[in-house]
Amino acid sequence: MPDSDVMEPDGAFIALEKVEKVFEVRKKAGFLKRERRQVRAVDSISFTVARGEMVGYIGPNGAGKSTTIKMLTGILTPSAGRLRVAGIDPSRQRTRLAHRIGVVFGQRTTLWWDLPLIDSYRLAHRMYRIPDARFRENLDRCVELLELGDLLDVPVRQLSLGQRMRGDIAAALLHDPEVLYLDEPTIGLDVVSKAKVRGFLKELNAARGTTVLLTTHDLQDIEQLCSRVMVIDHGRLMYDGALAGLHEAGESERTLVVDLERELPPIEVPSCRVVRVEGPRQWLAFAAGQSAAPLVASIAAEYPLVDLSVREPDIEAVIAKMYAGKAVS
Ligand SMILES: Nc1ncnc2c1ncn2[C@@H]1O[C@H](COP(=O)(O)OP(=O)(O)OP(=O)(O)O)[C@@H](O)[C@H]1O
Repeated sequence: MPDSDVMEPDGAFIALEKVEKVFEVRKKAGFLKRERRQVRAVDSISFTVARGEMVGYIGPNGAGKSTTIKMLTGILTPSAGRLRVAGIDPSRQRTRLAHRIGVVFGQRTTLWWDLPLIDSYRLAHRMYRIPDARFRENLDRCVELLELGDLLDVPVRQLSLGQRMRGDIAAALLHDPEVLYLDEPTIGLDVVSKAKVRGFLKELNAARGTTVLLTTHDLQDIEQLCSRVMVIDHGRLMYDGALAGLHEAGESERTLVVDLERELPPIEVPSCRVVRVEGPRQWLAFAAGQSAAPLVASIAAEYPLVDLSVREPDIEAVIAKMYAGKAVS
């Protein structure tokens, strides 16, 4: 049984306090000379995750995401700060923690390449000492929901990327982990496979309350799965909050698309600007935090309005803007 009573005082399941990771790297600086340099991969990061939360962890390449995940699993030891998962210090009690967490790295597999899929699961059964009935139950559930029935006897090397990914997710869940770290779980998958993986994760979180920390470059993963997102860049936390709030933090704009009865000069109403005109259709940009209602009212009062719609800002653009901004303290 998981010792769920071992928790941070504020009930946080994952807790990081001013966590840092500094790597020492040696760089060639001449014929024989080597220069020592420090890379601050994670720079004083603090956050907490409550049990059952599904949180997105995003950032550009080299931002420090994988380093954070490696510290959370105990593979790497922080250079400074305090880190706890289920009350456990991961680098000190890695084996004990291993029974409570599941990890999926999209770019690498934990499955045995030359063996049928089922053999990797049997190995996990013994390695984690999962009680027989529990193992059966979890395997049956994963096989059904991840559609692995026809694949169990197939050697892993013969599986497609999407099939292998589903196989990897099942392998990470057979021992009932309370938290699942996913590093790029949909990378390289086609639309159908992505939908299957996302659907499964949603179900897992809803039915079992599994805490999920999701690292991805696919923002649709975040939009469809996570109510909260953390943005990291240059090892620092730039944003931690609701996905919707990213728009405001990125000072982004929404667009009002207006269809008029006929072609007219650019609309002139306060607090917005026309960014495009095509025949009777005009595009007006306004601050994302501002309500569209007064804008619509004044356009309707002064112009022959036929139809309109509001477009949300492109999340990619919002995040790109954030990367160029400043970190949160
Ligand atoms: N073992 C290591 N030794 C030296 N530097 C490292 C090591 N691991 C990571 N780094 C450096 O730390 C920084 C953060 O790397 P990390 O892999 O955590 O980024 P990431 O956000 O996961 O990037 P990506 O999206 O490309 O996977 C990078 O500058 C990287 O070069």
